[in-house]
Amino acid sequence: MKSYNVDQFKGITVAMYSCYDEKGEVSTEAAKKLARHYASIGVNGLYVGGSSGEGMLQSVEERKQTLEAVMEEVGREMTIIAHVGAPSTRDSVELSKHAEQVGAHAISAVPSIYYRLSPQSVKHHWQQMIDSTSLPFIIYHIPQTTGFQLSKALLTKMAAQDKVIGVKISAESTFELQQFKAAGGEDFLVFNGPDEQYLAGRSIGADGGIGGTYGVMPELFMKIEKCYVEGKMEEARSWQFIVNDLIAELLAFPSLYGACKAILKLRGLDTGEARLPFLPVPEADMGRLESINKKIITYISQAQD
Ligand SMILES: CC(=O)N[C@@H]([C@@H](O)[C@H](O)[C@H](O)CO)[C@@H](O)CC(=O)C(=O)O
Repeated sequence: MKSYNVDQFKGITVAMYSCYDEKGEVSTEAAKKLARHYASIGVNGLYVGGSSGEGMLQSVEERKQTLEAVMEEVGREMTIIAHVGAPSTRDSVELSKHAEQVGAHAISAVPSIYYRLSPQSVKHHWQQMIDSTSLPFIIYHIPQTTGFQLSKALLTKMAAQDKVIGVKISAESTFELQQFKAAGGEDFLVFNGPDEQYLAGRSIGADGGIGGTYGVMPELFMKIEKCYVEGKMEEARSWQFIVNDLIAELLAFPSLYGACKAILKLRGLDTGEARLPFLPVPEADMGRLESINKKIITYISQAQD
């Protein structure tokens, strides 16, 4: 049994989008406003500085500022997971210590990126972060971007440590998800990463999900979760299908992050543009984006009926 309260991490965790001002600088004001919005609709947790949060495109200082803003605003109401992974172990450890100082509930990290690393190097990289704080640690497995294929053997070794409470799996294999859950044991948390497979992931063993597109429609993922918990599988499935059609439309823009941030802006939650190389929504596509936004809003109100 893990000595940490793992239940607080279950359910829906929004992978928060980056928050910038009109000049492209980190905006703590926008981060607070966005975090407050999620708290006000009952989202369980936030994942800060991950893929959707563009942590890899930000300096260590910018990442600290964002996390501090989120902690100040909602740290006492929501479960906050700080993504601290960076290419260098040194920066990752600095971010880990900072996350503990400001009161984050857990840290999480991808393997170091760019270099092709041995499993021993990745293990050592993660271990330095784990040993630098008393916070629980969540592995972030996203091989399509990092190039690192986490093996069941390494996962099992990592999960044997009390501090390693879970893995966020953004790979699309639900088989792998199930195998990692079995390897980690009952109180080892597995988070579904591909939002398109939330229900599939839950059905095969995930304890909850961490996702980027949740950010523009958390209510719909909360609805799927509710239906699933209540055993209403047909209803859960029809909501997942609705969500998937919306995601397919969002994925058709030059950048998913750019499209989601533009939707937030339409709703008065201005988080600035995604940082380059992610492209903004072309002016010519704004009409299409507005109609997707309207569709999402309609579904949200239906989900709440
Ligand atoms: C590659 C990527 O960004 N994957 C997303 C998904 O939420 C993804 O945006 C969604 O499933 C749409 O394909 C998450 O798994 C990543 C995530 O939660 C994060 O932002 O850290």
